[in-house]
Amino acid sequence: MTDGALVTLKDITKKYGSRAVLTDISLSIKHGECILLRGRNGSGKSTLLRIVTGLIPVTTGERLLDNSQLIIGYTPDQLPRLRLTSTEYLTHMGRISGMPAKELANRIKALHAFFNLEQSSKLKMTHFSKGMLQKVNLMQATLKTPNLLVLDEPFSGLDAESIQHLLDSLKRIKAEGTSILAAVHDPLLANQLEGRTYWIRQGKLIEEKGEQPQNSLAPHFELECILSEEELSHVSNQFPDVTWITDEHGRITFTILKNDYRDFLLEFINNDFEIISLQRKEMNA
Ligand SMILES: Nc1ncnc2c1ncn2[C@@H]1O[C@H](COP(=O)(O)OP(=O)(O)OP(=O)(O)O)[C@@H](O)[C@H]1O
Repeated sequence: MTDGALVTLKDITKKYGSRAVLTDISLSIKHGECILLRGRNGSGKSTLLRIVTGLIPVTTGERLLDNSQLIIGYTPDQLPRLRLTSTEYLTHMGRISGMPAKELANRIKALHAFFNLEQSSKLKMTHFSKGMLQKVNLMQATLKTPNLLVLDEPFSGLDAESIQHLLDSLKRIKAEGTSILAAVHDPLLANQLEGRTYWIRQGKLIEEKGEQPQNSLAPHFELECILSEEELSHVSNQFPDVTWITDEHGRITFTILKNDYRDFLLEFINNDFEIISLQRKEMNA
């Protein structure tokens, strides 16, 4: 019935109120595979991840599991800075999931070593950097070695060093046989995880086909600016493949692939939108 897949979604539709965010989505996640989810802001990536984890119900369609013992680890897009040490937080989470005390303590120690956080295990998370918090987020999701790890924007807000470390950690987790489903904003990071890529466009799930291998090293651009809601909506409607994040000061950073670069810049110039910075990004494999 599930074709050997860990999780199978069949003709899923998800509505919030009367508004359909996802329509007729079918997807199967097999043992050991990595699936990357892309799409513009608000396209429904987090919604789909939560459906896969079983955190929210579907409106119509079916979510089938390979077996009832399946362990799914989930990292939401942000972990709050709690007034707990990472050990205290992970102990709390492990107890909730029913792990025996000794096994839990050993696992927490091993995870601190795996993620290179041994030095900080007694520090309150209020003092943690974003990168350290993101690691704790992953540690929480891997307390019980998961069959499937579901990640919501795991690299968001991290500096280059933390990104590289997290990438290495994810590659190791993947090599140990855990399947990964991740919403990844940055196209180059998505390429580094080497998986099947799907886009959510207008509520539909579309598999990316025929990606040229040399594109994995192609540059992309990050453009930082401040736009009104109306301007942002105008730009995002024109360029459906361009994604963006907004920081706490309202600054918007767009990620633009080479194909869109020229037209995107012309749109900015023609509309007299103000650019704060523009950077060419490239990442070595
Ligand atoms: N609980 C909810 N109730 C009502 N609407 C919701 C709810 N959660 C999400 N939405 C709406 O559903 C749409 C998809 O949201 P979702 O968070 O899944 O998108 P996303 O692709 O993850 O966005 P982003 O890249 O900005 O994180 C958005 O328009 C959002 O406002």
